[in-house]
Amino acid sequence: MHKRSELLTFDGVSKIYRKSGEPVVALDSFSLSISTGEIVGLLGPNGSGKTTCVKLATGLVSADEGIVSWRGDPLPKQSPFKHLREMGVLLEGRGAAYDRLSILENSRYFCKLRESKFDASYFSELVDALEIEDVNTPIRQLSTGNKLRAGLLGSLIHKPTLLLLDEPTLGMDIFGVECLERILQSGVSKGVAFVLSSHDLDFVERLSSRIVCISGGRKVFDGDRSHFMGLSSRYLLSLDIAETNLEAAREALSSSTGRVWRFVSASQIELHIDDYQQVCKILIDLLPVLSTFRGMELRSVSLADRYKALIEFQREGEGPMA
Ligand SMILES: Nc1ncnc2c1ncn2[C@@H]1O[C@H](COP(=O)(O)OP(=O)(O)OP(=O)(O)O)[C@@H](O)[C@H]1O
Repeated sequence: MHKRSELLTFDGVSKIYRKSGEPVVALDSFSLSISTGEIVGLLGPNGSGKTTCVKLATGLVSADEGIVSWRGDPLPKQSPFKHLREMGVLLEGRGAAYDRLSILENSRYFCKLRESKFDASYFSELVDALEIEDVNTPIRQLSTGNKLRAGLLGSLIHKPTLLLLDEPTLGMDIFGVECLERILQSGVSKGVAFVLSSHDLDFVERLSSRIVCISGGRKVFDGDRSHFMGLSSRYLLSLDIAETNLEAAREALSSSTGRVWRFVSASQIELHIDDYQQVCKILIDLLPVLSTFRGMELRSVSLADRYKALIEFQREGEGPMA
């Protein structure tokens, strides 16, 4: 196993934009540290500050307060782009590729820009890994998913140590997503770090070892994925009920199981359950009335469920959970 070293750090960073003369706090006293060999899922609702993080890390915007550092050195105000030789970026599902150039021409150009030697065999390796069929067509003539593959190749070609991938699966088909997963898994085994800023929560759940959650520009969770997944119950039982008096049905269910069920839609009611033993007990209690429901689903709670609960908790005015 490689020895971890710190790559990117945000220390008490705040970023305030101006919209029609009014201040917009995009990030508020935000601290984060990314080390080699980890895949970090950066989650947050629309407008919570994720893209701003990526822009600050790449020197596209500068912090109003706090310090952004690369390998322990604050990004210099005059030339904040030097570290990009070691960083690959995909911003808002797009690479920085030039539309009129082909994938091959873009790759050569980006290597030159980052003062890195173009490695033809590594280029072929990436073309195969991303299942790219044509490297000579101008980017503008490619389909959306293939443009994204081109952007990913462009962000990888100079062999970066950290990749910031903002919406890396946007418009990508399932085969492309699988290619990307293999690339991430192979990269992380060699010590490369990845930050996945994405609304594709299944993708984040499958790959991330750590979850960072932002809400309203503030960090509300930072920890192992297993910790994040363990924040609340493990199972979700939902029933499709055909009752005309739904509230009465809910009360009957609550009294027969001793639990508080909640409505998720006009005819669906659900219950969070902590562990498998409790699931068994509740199902036994429900057995006599089970056939009166229109349907039943029992599933494990997903990262999307946890994330939704955390953000709702924040919106109700609570503080950070971890
Ligand atoms: N150039 C800008 N000028 C003014 N306000 C901005 C600018 N860029 C971002 N903002 C505001 O800053 C806040 C954070 O935006 P940001 O793009 O970082 O969010 P995000 O988490 O990436 O959102 P999304 O999930 O929708 O991509 C939002 O309120 C946004 O409107």
